[in-house]
Amino acid sequence: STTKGLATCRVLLAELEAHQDAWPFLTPVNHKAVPGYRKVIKKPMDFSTIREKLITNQYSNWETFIVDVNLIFENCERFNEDDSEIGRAGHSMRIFFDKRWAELL
Ligand SMILES: Cc1ncccc1N[C@H]1CCCS(=O)(=O)C1
Repeated sequence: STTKGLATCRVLLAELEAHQDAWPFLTPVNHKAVPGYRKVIKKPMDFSTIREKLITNQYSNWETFIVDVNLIFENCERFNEDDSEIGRAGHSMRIFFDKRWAELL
């Protein structure tokens, strides 16, 4: 829908980056520091990469933006135990995102 222009995506991304639980997702996972990550996670994604893609007009619409945001949460659930620092941060960020997205609908 038109209310979901890419300007809305920029607002939402800023809120995600500012969230206190965003720290594991701000930059690409350092696969040298995280054994196994590069093998297990086929499509890494993080907020800085999404921001770069927004700025360089690589998203055709809000759906393509959503795909990358959800990829962050899917990768997190695949690699991290639910009962772990990063696992909990991922769940918290997904709940925050889903709620904000529903408010913008
Ligand atoms: C999202 C994620 N999934 C699996 C492992 C690690 C991470 N995030 C790291 C990002 C860099 C800082 S950190 O290394 O503390 C956490």
